[in-house]
Amino acid sequence: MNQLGVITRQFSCSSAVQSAIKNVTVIGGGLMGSGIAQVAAQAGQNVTLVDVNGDILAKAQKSIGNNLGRVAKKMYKDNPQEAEKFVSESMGRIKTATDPVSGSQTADLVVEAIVENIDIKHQLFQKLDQAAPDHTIFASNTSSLSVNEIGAVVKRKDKFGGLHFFNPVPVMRLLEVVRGAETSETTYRSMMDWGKALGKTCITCKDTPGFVVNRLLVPYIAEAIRLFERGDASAKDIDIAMKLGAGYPMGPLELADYVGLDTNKFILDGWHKKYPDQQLFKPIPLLNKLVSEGKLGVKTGEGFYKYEKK
Ligand SMILES: CCCCCCCCCCCCC[C@H](O)CC(=O)SCCNC(=O)CCNC(=O)[C@H](O)C(C)(C)COP(=O)(O)OP(=O)(O)OC[C@H]1O[C@@H](n2cnc3c(N)ncnc32)[C@H](O)[C@@H]1OP(=O)(O)O
Ligand SMILES: NC(=O)c1ccc[n+]([C@@H]2O[C@H](COP(=O)([O-])OP(=O)(O)OC[C@H]3O[C@@H](n4cnc5c(N)ncnc54)[C@H](O)[C@@H]3O)[C@@H](O)[C@H]2O)c1
Repeated sequence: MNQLGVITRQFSCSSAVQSAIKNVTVIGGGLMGSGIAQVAAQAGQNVTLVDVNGDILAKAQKSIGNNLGRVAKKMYKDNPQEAEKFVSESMGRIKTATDPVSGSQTADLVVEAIVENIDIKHQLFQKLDQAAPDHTIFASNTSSLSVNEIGAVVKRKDKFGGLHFFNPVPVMRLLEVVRGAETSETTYRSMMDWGKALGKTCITCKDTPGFVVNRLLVPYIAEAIRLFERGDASAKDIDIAMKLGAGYPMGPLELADYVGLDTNKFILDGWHKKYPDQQLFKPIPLLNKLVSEGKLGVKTGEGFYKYEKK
């Protein structure tokens, strides 16, 4: 920190650098994992994308191809041949696998982006810890769980940290790099350099609930849903209000649908269990109802709004 109390940018990354990490395994090929695999491949890295079955992986590859096309169109607007080359070369760097153990054999870094459930994350990291090379760094993309708690099951605690990306990954420029209690300086710097090599602006956070962005965003979205649930305003008007009155690109209910209402519920339930006296994290009956009806937002075609199925 300098004399004015402003944090210097010594370790913040905002321009491309070389990263020692060349081989990345991304576990979970859903919304986030497919985006993380895409940006790593775009940056020239060898990527292995792992999920539970081939159908999910095929869907992830299709979505990555489409999104690479959007990026390429912007990068090479007057040169369709270069755009096509960029897409096919980036796609060519992504392999897929259904077994996380064999999928991590050559990884310098494993980024976990599976369901927001600590028991399932523990099972995965326990397996990986026994099988991955000693030098491999493990990181979780968790939105709301404690990085220290997720990493409690691995022996390589010095090589464990948090890499919290934002949705949609190819568009959102921020990466929160989370230092756990035992994350080594070398691991932290490798994670920062890797984020920079991907073109992200990195900020450093301690392992506190929601890190920076979600500590502010979760209460905001939760309050918006309560406002709607009470009938104080329509969903559309709440969203218009925050877009035009606060300048946000999406309103809170649109954003909740975009993130996935199941993910919203995992986060809220987890924090309610951990902090039962905190009013902000109390369960929201409307959210529970929508999730129990399978209305998970954009990904299922309905949440607070209806969407055309892709
Ligand atoms: C519900 C109960 C509440 C309980 C409380 C719990 C709440 C918990 C909520 C927190 C969840 C946390 C989740 C996570 O941990 C953290 C997050 O990720 S938070 C989400 C952060 N993201 C945002 O805030 C997104 C905000 N929105 C936007 O920035 C924009 O709307 C958009 C998504 C970029 C879309 O922009 P639009 O203009 O609307 O649409 P376009 O389609 O025209 O896109 C614009 C521009 O972007 C390009 N683009 C879009 N998507 C992609 C992609 N996937 N890949 C590549 N490119 C993409 C598109 O091509 C356009 O380019 P252009 O044509 O302009 O050149
Ligand atoms: N959705 C968001 O906006 C967002 C943003 C930042 C971080 N996150 C976090 O990223 C993680 C993933 O979220 P998402 O929105 O991509 O979820 P998602 O439901 O879209 O995808 C999760 C994927 O993980 C797969 N999976 C589950 N268990 C697995 C296992 N054991 N091995 C391999 N694959 C497995 C599922 O099949 C699914 O394809 C969560 O921890 C979430 O909190 C989400």
